[in-house]
Amino acid sequence: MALLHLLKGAESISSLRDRNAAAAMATTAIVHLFQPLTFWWLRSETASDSLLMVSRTGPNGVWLSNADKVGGTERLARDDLYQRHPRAREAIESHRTLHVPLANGNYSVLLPFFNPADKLDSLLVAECREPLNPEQQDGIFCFLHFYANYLALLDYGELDTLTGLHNRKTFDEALERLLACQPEFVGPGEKRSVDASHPFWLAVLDLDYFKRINDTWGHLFGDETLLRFSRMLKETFRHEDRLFRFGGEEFIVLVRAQDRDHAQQSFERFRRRLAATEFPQVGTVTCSVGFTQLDPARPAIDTLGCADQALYFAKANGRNQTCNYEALIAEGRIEVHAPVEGGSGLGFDIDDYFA
Ligand SMILES: Nc1nc2c(ncn2[C@@H]2O[C@H](COP(=O)(O)OP(=O)(O)OP(=O)(O)O)[C@@H](O)[C@H]2O)c(=O)[nH]1
Repeated sequence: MALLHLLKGAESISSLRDRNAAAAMATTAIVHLFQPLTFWWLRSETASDSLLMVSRTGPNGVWLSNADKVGGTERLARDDLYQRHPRAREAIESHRTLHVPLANGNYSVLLPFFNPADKLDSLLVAECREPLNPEQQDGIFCFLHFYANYLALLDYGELDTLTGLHNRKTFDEALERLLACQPEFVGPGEKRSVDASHPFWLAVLDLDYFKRINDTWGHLFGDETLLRFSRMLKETFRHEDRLFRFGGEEFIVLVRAQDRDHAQQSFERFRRRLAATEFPQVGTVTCSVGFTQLDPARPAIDTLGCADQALYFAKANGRNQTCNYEALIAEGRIEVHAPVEGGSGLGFDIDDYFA
């Protein structure tokens, strides 16, 4: 019966494109298989040594990390994990499931799962009344394997092949979700508190004189520059921030910040770091940034248009700077952005729009 439940979970997940819904479904299927008293599901991520807490039991039920919400994810540094579960290191290093007897008669189960390249994919940490039997362990391994393949397929359609950032196709969906900003939760009821008091900010970042890099050094160095730029984005912004390659040498960053100054500081931190970095062969690379506040009352297409208007101003006034749309309006330096008639989606080319 338990295996049938797993199969049903896999069937449901395979029809989904929403990662949060899939993670919720996967959590339910795994938990149903071995009925733990407490449960953590950690997944490793390529860009970080920390582990993403996909889901865990909390005081009010199961909590699900909400990867699509700014501020909705939880990560655990490996050192913290090893401090809280000293045998986790042994389980990972030996590639073995450990059942550690506890003083209360239960077992602490540490189940690592590795991908075909022998890299840690997931670690389950659970307290159970009984050790897992071989059938349960095999069921979990098969399911985690299926889930990893499913995520890889999603990535293939949603990630930019050069930089690994989210591609433009996923951007409008993410923006619509942030504008709607409905917290999503699973399980019997625990709510993760999302700090709704901090607004979202959308920045468009565009490399300066990128054509010159291609023309001088060739497209391979151009591509390498885009790759390094993207890596720096990932390193500089927080895990919760959302990064997209919008197209060509244009990128979008969505952050949550308490006010305009804090948002400006986060974009400026990146811009300054970029300008201070020597790229191999190419030398100094700079970017211009235009940003605006996300306003649920403003259609997504206009939000993007406002940020791009600020970017356009930054480009026309010296480049290598960060400009805020609302500040430029208040200072009378640009006109109020004219809303796009009938435009609710984002199916337009940002460069054509401002040509
Ligand atoms: N190597 C490489 N070049 C790209 C890619 N996508 C777009 N480009 C190039 O990026 C360049 C963008 O040039 P422009 O739009 O003129 O902008 P710019 O030279 O950065 O000038 P400003 O934005 O005004 O500072 C074009 O030469 C494109 O061919 C890519 O994936 N790889």
